[in-house]
Amino acid sequence: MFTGLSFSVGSGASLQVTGANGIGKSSLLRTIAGLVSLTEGELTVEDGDPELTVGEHCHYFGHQNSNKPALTALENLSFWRDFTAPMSKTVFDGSAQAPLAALEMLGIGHTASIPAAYLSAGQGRRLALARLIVTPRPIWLMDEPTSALDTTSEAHLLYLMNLHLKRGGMIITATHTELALSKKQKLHLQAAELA
Ligand SMILES: Nc1ncnc2c1ncn2[C@@H]1O[C@H](COP(=O)(O)OP(=O)(O)OP(=O)(O)O)[C@@H](O)[C@H]1O
Repeated sequence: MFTGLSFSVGSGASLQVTGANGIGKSSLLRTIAGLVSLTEGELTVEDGDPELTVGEHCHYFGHQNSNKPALTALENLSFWRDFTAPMSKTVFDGSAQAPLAALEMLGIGHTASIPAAYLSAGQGRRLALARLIVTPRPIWLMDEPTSALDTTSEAHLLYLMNLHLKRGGMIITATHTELALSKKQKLHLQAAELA
């Protein structure tokens, strides 16, 4: 349960959520994504699409890649593009990459016809990241986004994250690593003191 928690993230800004293991960083991201229901309090997207939930404004990049093992890398991305609805341009005017272009941007174009089950840990992580750019959504929720990525992939990821911010997107990330993001705000979670 969160108490005394209040934050806002503006267009083009990132929020880095920090705190000790088990304090609730992932739970907070999962709550914003709508995977955990909110029992108290309120989450809103100002100037968002009133027909959609807060979670439907977000891409959630969690600990699990959620790649479908029997589908090829390209089929995985095509599935996610069709599954995640884009925002109307008045809500968020991000740019969408075609699935193959997205794989190439993430440096895994050569894995397009390989079933996701056979990808390495880092390739699987990159495939999960490619989902963020096949459908434009304004809010990226990213849980430990750099885990399993090599130095080059990490630099590429930071480039994509900063590009998203430059286009007016928002990023909320839970991480123990300092990320070089523009317009960065911090939210540090700590255990409440019991009376
Ligand atoms: N599905 C679940 N069911 C019950 N309790 C859970 C569940 N997921 C997490 N928790 C509990 O909620 C608390 C917060 O977990 P959470 O994963 O949000 O922490 P975290 O800050 O992200 O930790 P870490 O830095 O280790 O990733 C922990 O005590 C954890 O045991």
